Amino acid sequence: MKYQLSKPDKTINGSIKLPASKSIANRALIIHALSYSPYEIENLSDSDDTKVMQRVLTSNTNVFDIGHAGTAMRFLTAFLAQIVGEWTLTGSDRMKQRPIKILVDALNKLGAKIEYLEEEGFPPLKIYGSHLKGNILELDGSVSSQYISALLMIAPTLEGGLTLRLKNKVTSRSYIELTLGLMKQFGVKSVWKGNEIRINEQDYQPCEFTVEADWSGASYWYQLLALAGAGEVELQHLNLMSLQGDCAIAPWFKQFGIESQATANSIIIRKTADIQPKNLSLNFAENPDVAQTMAVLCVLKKVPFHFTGLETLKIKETNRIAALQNELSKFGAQLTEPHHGELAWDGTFPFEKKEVPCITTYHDHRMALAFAPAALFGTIEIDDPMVVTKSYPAYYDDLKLVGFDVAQV
Ligand SMILES: O=C(O)C1=C[C@@H](OP(=O)(O)O)[C@@H](O)[C@H](O)C1
Ligand SMILES: C=C(OP(=O)(O)O)C(=O)O
Repeated sequence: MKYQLSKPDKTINGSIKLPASKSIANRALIIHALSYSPYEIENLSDSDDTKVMQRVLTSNTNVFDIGHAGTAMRFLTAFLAQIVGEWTLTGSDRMKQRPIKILVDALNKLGAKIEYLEEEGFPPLKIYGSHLKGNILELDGSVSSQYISALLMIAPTLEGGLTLRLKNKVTSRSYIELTLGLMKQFGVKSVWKGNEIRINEQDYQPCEFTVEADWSGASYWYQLLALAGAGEVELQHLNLMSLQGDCAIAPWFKQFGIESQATANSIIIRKTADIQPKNLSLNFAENPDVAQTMAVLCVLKKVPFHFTGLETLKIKETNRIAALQNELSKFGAQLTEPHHGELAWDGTFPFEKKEVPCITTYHDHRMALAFAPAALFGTIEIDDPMVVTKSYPAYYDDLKLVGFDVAQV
């Protein structure tokens, strides 16, 4: 199935209820379970990744298919390893290509027994859960922060607590800070000094909790407004002082004439000037999920760029480096990868631009989310458009609210 998207005029005005952050929700659900909390978590989104986490945590079976949800795969591996029983965790074909050895090795060193059911180092997993003992663990921090977050969340429940010594350049640090920040809200203390994180054995304190709106989802609205001729959008329940690393985009977008104003319950973003940078250098090590947003924006605005810190993009929902190269070539641009973890564009268009580019999404929600705004520059099609349900199920409804035509073709 394909959607055809167009936007007859170039103005965007509206008030949008963003989805709740799946990163916060999936942490809160694990912590909630570990703290035996009697409170409900408020504002859980209906994104696939959050629904699957809820389903597993309330299920009475022991075989779970978590689909495409990286956080669910990694956080549940650690969570189930410390619950007595035999558990099977599997996922989509792509999930079976996303590495998990670093986490499995760490848990096995804590006394867990986790086996691979197919390929060594990858899901599906057979987990024999048991009482785990804390330790000092050395861990490669350069592949995915989700392994670290998974271990940190169970750390207070381990006999003797846990010390993690992180090796190599730590990726997605902001997500580790998010984990520790949420654990703190549930009463758990931690110390992070240099490359070492220490958490003593202690109890989580149940508390009321409401999930914030999603900053990664907000990035598409910043992008839309930067591409639009004029407009103003209220992003409901979004917080400028967020623990989510992706809130770093607010200052980035000033260069594209977008101002962010905090109100009591929302952020209003406004196009105040028709400006753009001559070129753009950005490092995405803290915010890998907004790389697609910025790459599509820059090509459409004809802003040459050099992006770094993209080392992890090849092991996400798809190889996002290759996916961006393929799909932006349909707009005439040739992106290069000067070194591993980099993506660059010299501002030229050596390829012929397709009349109505049809975007392939590669089972990756962020391909559809980041390319849909391109409809402001001419009709586009999106193949397999409902991939967006992974994080932002109401995306097309929200686009319709601000005047997009969305038709099934
Ligand atoms: O912990 C999290 O919620 C996430 C961490 C990041 O992954 P990596 O740590 O694998 O880069 C990010 O890309 C993902 O969307 C969500
Ligand atoms: C990488 C992502 O998710 P995950 O790793 O949790 O599947 C994402 O949402 O962009």
